[in-house]
Amino acid sequence: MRHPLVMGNWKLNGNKQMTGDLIDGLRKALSGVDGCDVAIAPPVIYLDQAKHALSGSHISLGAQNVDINLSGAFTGDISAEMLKDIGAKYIIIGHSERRTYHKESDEFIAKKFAVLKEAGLIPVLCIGETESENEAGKTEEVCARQIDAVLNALGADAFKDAVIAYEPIWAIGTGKSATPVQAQAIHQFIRQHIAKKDAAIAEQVIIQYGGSVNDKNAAELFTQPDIDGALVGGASLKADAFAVIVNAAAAAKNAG
Ligand SMILES: O=C(CO)COP(=O)(O)O
Repeated sequence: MRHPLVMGNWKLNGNKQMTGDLIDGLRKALSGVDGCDVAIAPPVIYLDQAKHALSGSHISLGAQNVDINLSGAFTGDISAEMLKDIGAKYIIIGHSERRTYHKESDEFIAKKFAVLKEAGLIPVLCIGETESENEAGKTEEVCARQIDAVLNALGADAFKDAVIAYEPIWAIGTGKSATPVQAQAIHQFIRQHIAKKDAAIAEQVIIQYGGSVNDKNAAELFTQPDIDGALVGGASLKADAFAVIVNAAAAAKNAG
């Protein structure tokens, strides 16, 4: 059975003080949780501080991006080896904010997936459709295309021990989450799409939901069989709300 993963994506938020305070709060709120993997992805400049603050806890460290190059003349970039060196485990790639603001293509994101696997890190591959694509009935087509970029370049094996986050763009930061039934339908589609290449790989891949997940709607989302935790933005900046979400995932797992 799959272990859910609840991961906080802090995006471009926080400072030294907040990093320390939030991690303190999370350690207290999450000390007894069992049955759910937990990770946080602070801004890269706070990763080292976060790593030390998390030491001895079961909360893993994540990062929000990686470059495709390992070293050399690439000003401003951060390599997979550097993220590994600092102790990060789960690395978000293909977030819609990077696809939009940094013009990252499906193929470019597949290269990031490859460098992370090569370094022994866990890619958290974000996929999802825009509101207009959703209204045009293109959700499955968009998700399949985004997954196929990795499947075609690296094969289904690449998804062993990897994470996919289905994040409909219209649900991110809007307060308008997908309904549990809507999300389940797409999660099932994603799993079946990978199963066409390799059923065993599809069965074990973690598929998180992301997009306005909060302490009120998380429990119902996690009752769905193909929703394996969440990638959380805004609500991951509050220890109490994030802890409610983690506990809901653990409770759903322990009930199922
Ligand atoms: O983009 C997200 C996580 O990566 C979701 O953000 P919100 O939870 O703020 O909607």
